[in-house]
Amino acid sequence: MGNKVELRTKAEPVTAFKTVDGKKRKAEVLLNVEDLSLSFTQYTSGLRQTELKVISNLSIQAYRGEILAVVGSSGSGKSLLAHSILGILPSNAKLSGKIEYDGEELTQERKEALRGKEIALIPQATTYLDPLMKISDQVIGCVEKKDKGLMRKLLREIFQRYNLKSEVEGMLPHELSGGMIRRVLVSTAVIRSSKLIIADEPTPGLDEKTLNETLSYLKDMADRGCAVILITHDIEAALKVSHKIAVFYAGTVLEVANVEDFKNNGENLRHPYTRALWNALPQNNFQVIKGHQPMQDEVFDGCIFYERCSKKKALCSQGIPELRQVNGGVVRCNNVS
Ligand SMILES: Nc1ncnc2c1ncn2[C@@H]1O[C@H](COP(=O)(O)OP(=O)(O)OP(=O)(O)O)[C@@H](O)[C@H]1O
Ligand code: NI
Repeated sequence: MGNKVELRTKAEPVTAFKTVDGKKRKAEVLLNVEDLSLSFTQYTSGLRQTELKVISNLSIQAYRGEILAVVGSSGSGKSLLAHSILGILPSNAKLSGKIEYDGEELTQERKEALRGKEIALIPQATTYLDPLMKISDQVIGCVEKKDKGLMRKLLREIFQRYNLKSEVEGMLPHELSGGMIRRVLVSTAVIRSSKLIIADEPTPGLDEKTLNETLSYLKDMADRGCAVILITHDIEAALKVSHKIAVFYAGTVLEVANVEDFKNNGENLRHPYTRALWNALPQNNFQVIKGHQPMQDEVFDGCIFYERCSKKKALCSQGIPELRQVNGGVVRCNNVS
């Protein structure tokens, strides 16, 4: 991007207060992503190298005991954020900025050590499991021989909780339905005491009952103290269970709003894009705004939402607005105070 603008959020508090059962409790940050940028090195004709920037100065926090929904149009960088946290980016990816987990920097080594254990992915594709390995072995993972018996007992208890019959333990993935596989993946996170759960589009194409069931598992994990990141296109689903909603646009965050801000006509929402998403929902008469998010190679010096914004001022074409804290949320917009 052109102008070099200071984009960091002001020193974020490590803790915030939330009200649980009428009492104020501390919600601790488990994951802190600050000023994350990601680009891919691409080779064009004549071995010319170009950098394709896909995430720019992105900052979010995931709190223990909370669900943070990440919404935004296709290509806005949601999955790449997940892959950056999990350390599964391709080799031509260049990552900069800060990712802290549990108060310490999340280095590539730490990502690899925690992946599938403390940090769990619940992916969209049900092909995530090994097709040739028995479910029970996959869920339990590598454990010492002496601990096997105990783990099997634990597995049985957890499977029961998620309505998976004991026969499932001996089955192969292709014998399970999509819903069962999702429950197996949730069980895996539970048995391995995962603390950060990243669910990437866990609900598309699900009927109402299965959708609610999947959401309730995520809520269950948050109630147990996990920090859950729910990546989804389905804002209505996100609003059912999430505490906060981060709105992504063209590789950055435009707003992180509390779920309560989505009440009524969305008058408490801060960013014009978040309001536009809200107005596009069925209950708000599908009022869609024109245009599309800028492509990665469209360079513009101003606010990335400039083209589509109904509130833009001259100032908005000069420099990217800072991400600021406003009324309990954060927003990247010049017109909000
Ligand atoms: N390996 C790659 N090389 C180059 N560009 C990539 C690569 N992987 C992803 N991208 C681009 O980065 C952008 C963000 O991709 P990402 O998968 O994070 O989007 P998303 O928000 O998860 O979208 P969706 O909602 O469709 O899943 C997209 O434009 C995508 O084309
Ligand atoms: Ni995605």
